[in-house]
Amino acid sequence: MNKEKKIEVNWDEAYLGLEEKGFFVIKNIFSKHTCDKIKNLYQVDSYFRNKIVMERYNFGKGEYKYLDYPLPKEVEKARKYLYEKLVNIANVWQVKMRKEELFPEAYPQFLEICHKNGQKRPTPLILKYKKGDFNCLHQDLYGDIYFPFQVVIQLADSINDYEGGELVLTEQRPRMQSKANVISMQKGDAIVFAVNERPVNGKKGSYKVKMRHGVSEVKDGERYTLGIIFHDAS
Ligand SMILES: O=C(O)CCC(=O)C(=O)O
Ligand SMILES: [Fe+2]
Repeated sequence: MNKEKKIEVNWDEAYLGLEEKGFFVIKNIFSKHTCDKIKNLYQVDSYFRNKIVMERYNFGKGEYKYLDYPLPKEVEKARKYLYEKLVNIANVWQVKMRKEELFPEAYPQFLEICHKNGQKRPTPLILKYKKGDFNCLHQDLYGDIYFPFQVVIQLADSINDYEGGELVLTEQRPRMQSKANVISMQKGDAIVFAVNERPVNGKKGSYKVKMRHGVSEVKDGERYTLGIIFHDAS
């Protein structure tokens, strides 16, 4: 995380954003230096367990690599810090969505639950998009156990490094047409958003809205992001 200046996250504002819209942008969670460092890891195969060429699976166009354990220390630190800030609101969501299981306060305990249930493979990933690449709308569920939030951190500069390539979040509302949010972020910014469903307060209590995310076509240049998913994969 940003060492040059302490990260200032207004968590009350963040919780409100998650409640109202299902997402929240954190400015400058990584310094430019950390973004470059993580981006440059992409070339070093020993950090990764797997590479996916998106076109092969009709996931879109572009590629990504799943990091292996042990994770780079900045990623490990951010994953734990963010989980432990988000766990309370995650549990509020669980109750609102009438789900029985609640998440433990400490991140190592959550990982232990994933691992005991056969979800042992690390899910943080680095994605690389070139001109013409895109990521189809999807969800990142990797087994029965999933934390309701995930994070994407921008590693490239949206002014100097690439054009297009906006993050798109859609929500499928019951008996209504889907709504889209298009988010542009600067290098070092993070977005927290709902992995699957989010509760919305209605007149007769809360109802569930299904969210998906993707990336619009990159028109020029190269776009890199770091995805932090909290549950591991089976
Ligand atoms: O590149 C992006 O902005 C989206 C990445 C993504 O789909 C993910 O991290 O799960
Ligand atoms: Fe994703």
